[in-house]
Amino acid sequence: MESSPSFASLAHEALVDSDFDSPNSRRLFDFQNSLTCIKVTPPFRDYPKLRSPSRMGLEGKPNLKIVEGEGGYILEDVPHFTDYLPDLPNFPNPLQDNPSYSAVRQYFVNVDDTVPQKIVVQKNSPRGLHFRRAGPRQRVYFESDDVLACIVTCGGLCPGLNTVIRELVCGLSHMYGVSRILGIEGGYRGFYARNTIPLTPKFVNDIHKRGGTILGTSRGGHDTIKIVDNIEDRGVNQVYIIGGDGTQKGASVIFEEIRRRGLQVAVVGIPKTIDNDIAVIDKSFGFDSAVEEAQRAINAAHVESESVENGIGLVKLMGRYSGFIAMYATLASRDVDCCLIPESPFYLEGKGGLFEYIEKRLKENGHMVIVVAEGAGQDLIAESLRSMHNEDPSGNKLLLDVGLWLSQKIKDHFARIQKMVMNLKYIDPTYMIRAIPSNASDNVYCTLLAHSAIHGAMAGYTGFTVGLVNGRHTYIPFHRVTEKRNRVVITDRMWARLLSSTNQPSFLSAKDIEEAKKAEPQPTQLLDEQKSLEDGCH
Ligand SMILES: Nc1ncnc2c1ncn2[C@@H]1O[C@H](COP(=O)(O)OP(=O)(O)OP(=O)(O)O)[C@@H](O)[C@H]1O
Ligand SMILES: O=P(O)(O)OC[C@H]1O[C@](O)(CO)[C@@H](O)[C@@H]1O
Ligand SMILES: [Mg+2]
Repeated sequence: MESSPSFASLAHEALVDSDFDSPNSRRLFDFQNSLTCIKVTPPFRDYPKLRSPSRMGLEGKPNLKIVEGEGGYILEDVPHFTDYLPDLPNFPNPLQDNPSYSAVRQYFVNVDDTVPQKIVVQKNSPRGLHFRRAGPRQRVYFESDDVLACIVTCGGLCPGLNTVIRELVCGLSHMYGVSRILGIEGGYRGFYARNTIPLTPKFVNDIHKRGGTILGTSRGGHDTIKIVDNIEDRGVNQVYIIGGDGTQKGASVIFEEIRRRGLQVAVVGIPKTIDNDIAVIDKSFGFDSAVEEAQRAINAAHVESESVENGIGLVKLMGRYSGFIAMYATLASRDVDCCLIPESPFYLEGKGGLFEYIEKRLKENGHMVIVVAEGAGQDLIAESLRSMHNEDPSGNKLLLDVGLWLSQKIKDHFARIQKMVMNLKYIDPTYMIRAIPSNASDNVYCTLLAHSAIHGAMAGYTGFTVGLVNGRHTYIPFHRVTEKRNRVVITDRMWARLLSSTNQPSFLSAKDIEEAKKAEPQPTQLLDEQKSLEDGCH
């Protein structure tokens, strides 16, 4: 029987074949442009089928590129210039002449390579969802001299921002010979309200040793039309956007406007979030650095609390909606007796409440350390403070200070019961843990993310976020990382590990646990056992 070509091998042949009228190229582009179904005609019986977005619960996203293969294989592909500019020329990748890479056996990734989202499978599991593997391709859609790239950082700070900027500049320059790179100042509004900064390898040489972002950042100020007008007016054709969930939503609408205008401009997101709340990816850059820095605050709280009678060290860490920093900092430290996160409700008074636990712990140990994520207990504070519902310029909820509130509540409790003395020291290192430079492993991670972004843009991909999925670098469509938010799953083993390491009560009734289990997505949807996905709207 005649074997049928795979989608990827057709894609490969089409990519390396600048003759877009070749039968394979034409079939591929027909396939890519057909958004309802693929024509399955002999001899292409095994040709992967395009899956209807409505069958995947993705109505209203008509531009998705979803490819079905054998055994329940699904590739959720990212856009490519040729989806809307089919006649673009392509060129050999200049990396093949780069002496640094000459010894690499297989430097270009195989166009068939994809990465599964779920790697724990059973014998009869369907192969499931895959993302396109990141990396350099044999053919590129830009000549080096024609590239005008720009880089922008948006949202809050995170360790590693400067490393990503540095590696984008150095990677573009050293790997692809790109010499025109602009920094956009002060976040999205910098596109239309500020001057640009020319970036060179010399200029960015040392910046990875500094915290923050040399470009500045901001919240709010996303005006899609003004931004894209500015991109068009300046002749920018590669836009690298570093930021969190809000930033990636902004990048997605910029990409849609660019596609609507038919521009050959690559829009690439590099996900940044100290809270580790971005969906799909294994872990965000800077997270490990932040957890490491949090240890210093926890150590200080421990030393302070140990040194006085019935000492309590209370540390507030970041985590607006997701308590990953608090959870990992607690697990790493081993000195923490109680960790409070937004995902796990708690209460103060009565049996099984926080006050009862604090009294018990002080009696047993003479001191204790509490770590609280800034988003924890917001409902309790709102009840007692009659809060105003404020938002920042990006529409994120402004939180009430749980650290100060909890300190006061604990002090009031001990003053009221008059059973024992208590000394509480409150440490708020929230901004300190994100304003630091990234640690060694985050620096390497940032480098690889930046390189993946560059390879994808040069290869003509656009409208995607780079991200690590099961330890492999991938290209992920924007909507996948913006529609949901990662949260700690309190019915999973990782949270149980934390509870057993601190010995704190779970603060949950049997009914709460049942409800939490029902509310969590099925395990097949999870990337790993520590993450949950929640609707990402603010
Ligand atoms: N839905 C959206 N559409 C377009 N732009 C958006 C959207 N949401 C947020 N933005 C823009 O993205 C930028 C950053 O958003 P935001 O302040 O929420 O930070 P973030 O990227 O989520 O990072 P952080 O992890 O610090 O929260 C802002 O300039 C904001 O205007
Ligand atoms: O004060 P800013 O800069 O708005 O940032 C605070 C927020 O940024 C984050 O670090 C990331 O979203 C949150 O943890 C925190 O609530
Ligand atoms: Mg955000």
